[in-house]
Amino acid sequence: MKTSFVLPTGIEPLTRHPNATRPGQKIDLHHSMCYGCGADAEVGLRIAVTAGEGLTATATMQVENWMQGGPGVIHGGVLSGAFDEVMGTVPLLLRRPVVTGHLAIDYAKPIPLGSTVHFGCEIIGGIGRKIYTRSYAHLGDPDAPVAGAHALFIVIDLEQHFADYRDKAVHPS
Ligand SMILES: CCCCCCCC/C=C\CCCCCCCC(=O)SCCNC(=O)CCNC(=O)[C@H](O)C(C)(C)COP(=O)(O)OP(=O)(O)OC[C@H]1O[C@@H](n2cnc3c(N)ncnc32)[C@H](O)[C@@H]1OP(=O)(O)O
Repeated sequence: MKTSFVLPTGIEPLTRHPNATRPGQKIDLHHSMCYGCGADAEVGLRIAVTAGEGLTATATMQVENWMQGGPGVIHGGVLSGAFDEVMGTVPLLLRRPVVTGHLAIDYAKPIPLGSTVHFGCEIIGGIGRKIYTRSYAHLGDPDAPVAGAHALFIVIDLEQHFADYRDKAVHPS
């Protein structure tokens, strides 16, 4: 798939944390009000990410009518959010909390409403606090991707990063 995302030189391999979610199990360490994965979010993508071998994962998302952009197809921003969620979850296999620094999406085919989008994702490696990932999406045939993505995530200190915002957090009612 065509992309203009350029990986820097000097990326080093990273190692799965010994206590990481085991292959085949859902990576489930986030909160229930998250737009990307939360079951209690008022509006959300409700993406479930499953750990794979090594630093890989898979995920699925149902394309619902509210996600419409062009007539009958998913909005590009929704798909972008889905890639952000999937790729942002995989660094949990390193047991390192991250936020997105840079996200690049390659849209190859329209994705119809009513589809199930399947995602594959892997961590490419890292440089210091920077973690590079890639992902692709298909509608059932992994050899026929409909979109791809790359992202740079930055490792954060979770408490410090959200310290000024926690009083605005919403909780399940
Ligand atoms: C949604 C909630 C997420 C919660 C996470 C909880 C833990 C995980 C749990 C469960 C996972 C769930 C899955 C979530 C998935 C969704 C993730 C999102 O959507 S996150 C929201 C969007 N992203 C932001 O809001 C970041 C806003 N930006 C910032 O806060 C800062 O800019 C930050 C932390 C990214 C970097 O700031 P600095 O001051 O700590 O560090 P500096 O020095 O600026 O950057 C570090 C290195 O990264 C490079 N860098 C930073 N941004 C870059 C960019 N856009 N392009 C290229 N390089 C960049 C810099 O050049 C620097 O590189 P050199 O070390 O000098 O080599």
